[in-house]
Amino acid sequence: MTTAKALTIAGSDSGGGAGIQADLKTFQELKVYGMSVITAITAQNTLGVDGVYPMMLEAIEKQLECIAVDLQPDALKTGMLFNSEIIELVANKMEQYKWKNLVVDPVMIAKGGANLLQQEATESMKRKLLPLATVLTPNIPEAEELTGISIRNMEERKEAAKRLSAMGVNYVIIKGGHGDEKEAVDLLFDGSHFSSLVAERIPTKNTHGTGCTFSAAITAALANGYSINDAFQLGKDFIHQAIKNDLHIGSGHGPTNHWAYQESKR
Ligand SMILES: Nc1ncnc2c1ncn2[C@@H]1O[C@H](COP(=O)(O)OP(=O)(O)OP(=O)(O)O)[C@@H](O)[C@H]1O
Ligand SMILES: Cc1ncc(COP(=O)(O)O)c(N)n1
Repeated sequence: MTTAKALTIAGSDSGGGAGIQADLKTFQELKVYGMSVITAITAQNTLGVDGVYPMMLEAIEKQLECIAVDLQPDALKTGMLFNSEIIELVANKMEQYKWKNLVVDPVMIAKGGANLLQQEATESMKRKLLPLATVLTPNIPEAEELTGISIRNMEERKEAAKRLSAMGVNYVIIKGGHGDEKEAVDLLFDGSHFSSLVAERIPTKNTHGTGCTFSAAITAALANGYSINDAFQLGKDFIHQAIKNDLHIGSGHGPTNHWAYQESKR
């Protein structure tokens, strides 16, 4: 029985709630062997981001090469990529290695407001990375930035999903955490049909790293051979338990509970 392997290509969150730390915790909880390529170091906690230090391109390239020669991922995700140079390096390496099952979480702004993607990098992400993505998981502000349309209702979410699909993404999931509905509604578009997953919106400020955790759970599911619909369901279930079972850590936007899903299965 082979062990599924998943790779996260993302930033480091010293606070442990988002970035590669959230991704590796999620992979582990879903019994997938997790590996990481660090794109940037951030000094952050639940109150916000105090420093962003992008890695040298050579350091990112070497990390990717070491994975490619020995540890082929069954699925992988991108999180914080920060600038065009890093996006283009990652996209070029993805094409060279022919890695499949890429989940792109288009991280742009941290919950506390810090920029995690330089404004000029949006075009590189659209042109170079989105065509390689199996799944794209924007939140509503990220979908607005990538499509240039404002999203105030479900119809506009559907229009944004169609436009993102037309950029070459196989499956688009527009997350509903930033929505104003009574429930947290996530919308999946497969290029022709829409489906959605709905859960109670939990009244909490402790949602640091929810998008990272959600996309990491989907990545782990794809690494384990799940269909996109089953991976979407697993991601939703995982993050819902993670938010619902609050750890009350830190005095700002606290992290989610990465072991809650497995505990809920017992
Ligand atoms: N308060 C909440 N209650 C229930 N589910 C939530 C809540 N907030 C977010 N979610 C769910 O969490 C997942 C991530 O969505 P969200 O919109 O928070 O992503 P995000 O903004 O990219 O997260 P982050 O930027 O913190 O990484 C989605 O499945 C969403 O429905
Ligand atoms: C390294 C890193 N990657 C992603 C996020 C987004 O998480 P959030 O939107 O919850 O701040 C973050 N804060 N830090």
